[in-house]
Amino acid sequence: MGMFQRDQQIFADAAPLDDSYEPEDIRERDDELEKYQRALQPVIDNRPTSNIFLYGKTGTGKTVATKFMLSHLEADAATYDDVDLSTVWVSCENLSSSYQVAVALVNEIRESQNKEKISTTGYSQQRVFDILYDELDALGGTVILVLDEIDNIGHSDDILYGLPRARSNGYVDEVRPVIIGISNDFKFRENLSPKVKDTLAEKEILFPPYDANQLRSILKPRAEKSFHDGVLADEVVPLCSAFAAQDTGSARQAIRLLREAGELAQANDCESVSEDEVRDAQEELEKNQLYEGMQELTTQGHAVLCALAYHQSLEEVPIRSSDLYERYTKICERLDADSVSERRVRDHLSDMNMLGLISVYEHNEGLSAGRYHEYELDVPLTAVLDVLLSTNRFKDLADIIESTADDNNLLQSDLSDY
Ligand SMILES: Nc1ncnc2c1ncn2[C@@H]1O[C@H](COP(=O)(O)OP(=O)(O)OP(=O)(O)O)[C@@H](O)[C@H]1O
Repeated sequence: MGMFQRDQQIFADAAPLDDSYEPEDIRERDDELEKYQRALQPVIDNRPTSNIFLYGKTGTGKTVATKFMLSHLEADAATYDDVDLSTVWVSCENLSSSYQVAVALVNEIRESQNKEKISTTGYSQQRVFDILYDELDALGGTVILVLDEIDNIGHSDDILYGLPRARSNGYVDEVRPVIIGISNDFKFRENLSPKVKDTLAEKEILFPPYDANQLRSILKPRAEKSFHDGVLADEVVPLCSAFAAQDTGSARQAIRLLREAGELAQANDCESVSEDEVRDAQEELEKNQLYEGMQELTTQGHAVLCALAYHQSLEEVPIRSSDLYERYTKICERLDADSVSERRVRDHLSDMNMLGLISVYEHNEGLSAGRYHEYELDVPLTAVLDVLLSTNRFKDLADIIESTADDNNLLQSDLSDY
């Protein structure tokens, strides 16, 4: 028997559990889709269309709803001779400025016409905007520009000011650009300059997190398609929905959990997927989340984490921020890295607390000692050391902490918890 064999028992078709899968219908979003439809109706009526801004946390259906609406809009627009519609979709995930977004839009348009792309550097911002206006004018009609994850451009929001005004400012005359901005960062919307906020957020649609019932309804058709009949125990879909609803309210999380539970059942040669696999999958995903959270910290974040791991290995926790700060500065000296203020270190600690990596205890000892915080790791020391050992700059320090922890017999018991 080979090491890999095609599974015949659990999955009938795993595609509906894939992130790129496009469902036949969008569930539990009737109000949002109705608003969306109203906002896009002027395209069909050849009336000026407002820009639209969608916001809501990750996994709440903003992208899938937009794809769904635009595919209907494109199909319906094609039935009217006098409606000229194009859509351009750019994910701004790795784009940090208006300049980069403008280049990406130009190249997306050029690529769809098999034209040569422009270089991503070397132009002035105005020049790139001019090229973009020319490309848009050549398309003509209504051009919907979807800017997914638009928050990545931060304060560099000139494009969001320039594009909606391109027609009134005489930069284009054949085209009506409409922007659909999508973001899961609520602060981005707050921080937009007032002139941008006015035009970009003309029509706003909020996508709230899903509750357990809604997630159940989203998961059900996917579960039916993905698994063989009778493989899923009745409680599996409700449990995946409940876990995801309690945590983030994200449909993506619920779908991942269901897939992971199926994969665990498959790996264990089970004939069915039960509550146990869901619970194990949830544990596994939580662990991965923490791991990713730690890996994605900045060098300063890693230095703070390293200082806390050091005190943890000596069983000197919970530790006050002033003592932790002292160790942190020593670590920075050793790494030949700049150190930041104690206040900034506290900000890093507070971020790590939000990620579930550390615990913070607040003490208020009245006038004599004042208010202070103490910290300790909320994840196993071994997990922190794994991450630091895999980070070149911290490897040597992590080695030392590991042997200290080992001398104190901390790692064995720690490992068994993990
Ligand atoms: N209402 C829904 N009906 C069916 N599937 C849904 C629904 N909402 C979300 N999904 C599915 O959940 C997953 C995540 O949805 P989507 O990518 O649209 O979220 P998002 O809000 O755009 O998240 P992000 O901000 O992280 O990009 C996708 O696989 C999508 O198909």
